[in-house]
Amino acid sequence: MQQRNAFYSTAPPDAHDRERLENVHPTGWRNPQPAGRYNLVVVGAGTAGLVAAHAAAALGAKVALIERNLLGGDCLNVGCVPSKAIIRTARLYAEMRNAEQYGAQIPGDIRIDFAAVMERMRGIRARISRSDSVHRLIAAGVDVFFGQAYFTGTDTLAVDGTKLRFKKALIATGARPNTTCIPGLVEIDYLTNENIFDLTELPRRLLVIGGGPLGCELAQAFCRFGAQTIIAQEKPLFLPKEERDAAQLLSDAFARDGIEVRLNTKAVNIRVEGGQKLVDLVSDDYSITVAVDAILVGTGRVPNVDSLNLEAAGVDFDTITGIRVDDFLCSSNRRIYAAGDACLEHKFTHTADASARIVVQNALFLGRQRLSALTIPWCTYTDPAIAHVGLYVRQARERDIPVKTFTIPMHDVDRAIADDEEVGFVKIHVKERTDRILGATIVARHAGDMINEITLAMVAGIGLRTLAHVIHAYPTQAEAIKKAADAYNRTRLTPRIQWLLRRWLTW
Ligand SMILES: Cc1cc2nc3c(=O)[nH]c(=O)nc-3n(C[C@H](O)[C@H](O)[C@H](O)COP(=O)(O)OP(=O)(O)OC[C@H]3O[C@@H](n4cnc5c(N)ncnc54)[C@H](O)[C@@H]3O)c2cc1C
Ligand SMILES: NC(=O)c1ccc[n+]([C@@H]2O[C@H](COP(=O)([O-])OP(=O)(O)OC[C@H]3O[C@@H](n4cnc5c(N)ncnc54)[C@H](O)[C@@H]3O)[C@@H](O)[C@H]2O)c1
Repeated sequence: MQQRNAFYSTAPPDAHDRERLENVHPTGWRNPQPAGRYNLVVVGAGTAGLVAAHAAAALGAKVALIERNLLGGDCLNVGCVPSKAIIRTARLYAEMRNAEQYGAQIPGDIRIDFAAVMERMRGIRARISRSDSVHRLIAAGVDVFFGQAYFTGTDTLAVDGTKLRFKKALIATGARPNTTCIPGLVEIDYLTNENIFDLTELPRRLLVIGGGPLGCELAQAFCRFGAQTIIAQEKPLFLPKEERDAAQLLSDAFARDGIEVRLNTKAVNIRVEGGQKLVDLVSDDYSITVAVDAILVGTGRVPNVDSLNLEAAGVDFDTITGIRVDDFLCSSNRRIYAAGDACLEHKFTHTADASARIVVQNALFLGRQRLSALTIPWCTYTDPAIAHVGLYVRQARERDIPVKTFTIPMHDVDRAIADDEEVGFVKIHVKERTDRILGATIVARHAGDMINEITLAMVAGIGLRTLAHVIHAYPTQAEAIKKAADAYNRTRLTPRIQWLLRRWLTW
């Protein structure tokens, strides 16, 4: 029963949302007549589907794209774009409150206009929706169908009573919030990423369940807007995949923000009493009941594999991991591929994009591109942000790869000091006795931008030794990467080389 409640706008869409909807699902849309057998039919028009449809059409393929809801999928409508837009405003409020730290005056009365925050977000979303629009697809020569798609055979599917025939198909149906894990949840009003961006009023007391990227980013933003925020994470640390010291810095930052941090804590039951939501939280050493006005559920995703009638197409799937694909992203039906959240472990927009490009090459042009060949970075846009690429130390050890790590704390980086953004570090792992970069973790205000340099180095086979020769503009926080590379270079100064240098300098 995830429905609208008192917090939501009941008003019709504002001008921003009207612009977005006109781009991503125009009113009065009529599906075209199918144009014979398509080279590629794409199901789902999130990032993966849009990228595949545009790329295939640009290369001359006859393409149909089917979307049951909004073009742009999660990222544009209820994911990356709205979350990053509100995070920016949340950071501004945090900085205003800390103005004195920067030698500035705290503005007298910091009043948070939550409705204005959300309106700005809707404006940004509307603007970005232009690049995902139906008009761009039509201009690219893609046949766009709105409606629920389902397979009717191994090379046919149907939408809105119309049959489409294909040579190749791509399942890019994404994922949705996992809301099955907490007893009582489905009987009450609750928030997920699918409705939280519709809020027009700030909940006074918010419980965020789940300490993955979604829970962490939005808990911090809503706390900074002034909601009394509790975050309950069942694991001992936030972002459990990340390195422990990175996750610890995040816990500390949350506590500084005033978030009530509850680690090792599971939400086990939810009910409504006296108009408030009561949630039982259980940890190893206590159990309590908290009363809140709103609950945001960020407990992971489940792939959209139901309602596709995959059995008729002979496509194997798993309700937890999604469409079963090989390393070439091909399913058990050789005509049908999958990309993005519908099949991938790493559910990010950039992996949806990269996997869609692999499918276009492999499905239409006899390509042999492998998913496993991708080097995938990611970043959680908290403050500080936590970004990672490549192997973690524990993974390298599991593979018997000897690791040496070079760590530069951000408090040793001039620009981080000048910006008062000293929390964090750059940590680069290399294979011992070589400069080959195995992976890196960056905790910094701009970690998401900084990680791209390491990803580039890894993809291009550039070692840490070469990064030491790359001139980094001064002062930038990315200089931390150069400092780590310099630290690596200093290890090359063996006692023998030092002795030789001393001898040389005796003149
Ligand atoms: C709050 C939030 C913040 C995020 N922030 C980031 C971030 O900062 N960076 C990042 O990289 N990633 C982020 N992500 C993840 C990112 O949004 C997803 O990984 C990405 O959108 C996946 O794209 P996709 O194309 O695979 O699926 P989706 O975007 O989910 O698109 C799938 C589409 O398929 C349609 N569909 C499903 N079934 C059918 C059917 N049977 N017929 C027709 N259409 C169908 C759906 O309506 C949907 O539009 C975030 C996610 C959330 C929830
Ligand atoms: N910056 C980004 O790239 C970004 C931001 C937001 C979301 N996303 C994507 O969206 C997806 C969803 O993110 P997510 O954070 O929901 O999923 P997630 O699976 O990463 O994290 C969910 C967390 O919830 C915890 N949990 C589960 N049940 C619980 C319970 N009953 N009580 C307390 N804790 C519980 C789990 O331990 C887990 O750590 C992810 O795939 C992520 O990649 C990405």
